[in-house]
Amino acid sequence: MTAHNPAALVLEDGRIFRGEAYGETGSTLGEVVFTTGMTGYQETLTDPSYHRQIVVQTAPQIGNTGWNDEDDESSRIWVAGYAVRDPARMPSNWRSARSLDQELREQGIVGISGIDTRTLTRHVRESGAMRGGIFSGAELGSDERMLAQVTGSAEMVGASLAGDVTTDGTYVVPAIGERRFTVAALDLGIKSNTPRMMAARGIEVHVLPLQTSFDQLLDLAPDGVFLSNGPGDPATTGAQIELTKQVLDRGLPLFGICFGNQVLGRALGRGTYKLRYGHRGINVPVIDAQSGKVAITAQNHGFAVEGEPGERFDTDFGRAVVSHHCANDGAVEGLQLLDRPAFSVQYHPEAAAGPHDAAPLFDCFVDLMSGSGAS
Ligand SMILES: NC(=O)CC[C@H](N)C(=O)O
Repeated sequence: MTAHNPAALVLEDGRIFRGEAYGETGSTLGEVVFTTGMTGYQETLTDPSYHRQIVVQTAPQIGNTGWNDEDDESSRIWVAGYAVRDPARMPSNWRSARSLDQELREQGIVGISGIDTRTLTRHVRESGAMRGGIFSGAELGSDERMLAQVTGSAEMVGASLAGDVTTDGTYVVPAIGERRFTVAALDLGIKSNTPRMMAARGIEVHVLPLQTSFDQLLDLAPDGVFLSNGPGDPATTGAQIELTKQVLDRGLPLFGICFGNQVLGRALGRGTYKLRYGHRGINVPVIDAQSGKVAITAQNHGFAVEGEPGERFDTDFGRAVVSHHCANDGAVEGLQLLDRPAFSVQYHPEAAAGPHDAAPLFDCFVDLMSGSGAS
């Protein structure tokens, strides 16, 4: 088949994949990463943690169930660009309101289809996540010109992006049924299902902008504090690390997810580093160091906290442990303080999309707030 609207995905190492324009025609730049989820493309596209990333779907057919009005994880699509193999020509699902292609165009998301996503994924797996660009229409220039744009674009290391995705003002997600607890949730790029999972457990969730001060947080008299997922390099979250230290100092129950795990790790004096290609998918096995049990988890991260499986270490806030690690590569997947009511995981217990193995972590947070937690 000859492409009628040709497009190119250009990697910073000079490799070029040629296909067809998908979604908006134009150009876009970002870090090229792959996700292995076989379902849940709508949740992936609307996850704020993918801000500034060109997402490659390893699942070959994308768009089969169209786009619905229920599954968004935030108010818009956040990916910088979208690369797929074989887009659906005719979506079919009882909830579908329009096609994925139409939604991408409406939201101005530049994509590419018809490329060999398997080869691209293997290349990124071996060479690491790297900067790239998608070019089509008038933006499809000479290889040299496109490559110059890619190599001139911003790196993910050092990128401070949570400010782009955080809420403008505080909003409240009410508890379902009787309100048992109030939680202050710092929005670094929160997904909609996270407050929902808390609300279902009798938690009233106050979702707060990134720059919230400790005093503003205390004004809510929260029973616990939550640190959300989010885009960018955790090394850039200085203010949130300080806030976390104040929360720990006060002894308030604390729970962090993904970016929140990295913020807690840094507050505990650990470094963070960039993984070669990250963990993105909905079937990542994680080992609980204490019980040895494996959970199959939803993940989306490119950075990780330094540490060894099961490692115990001392912090300014007492003893801590690397509570969980990845069965694939041993990367830190969870932290727990032993002398304070605080813990975090690198994966996504809200699991939208994904398996529900980790949902009980929200119950652990409830236990910490009711004073019956393990810490
Ligand atoms: N989903 C997240 O919270 C991602 C955290 C961080 N931006 C990373 O890439 O590791």
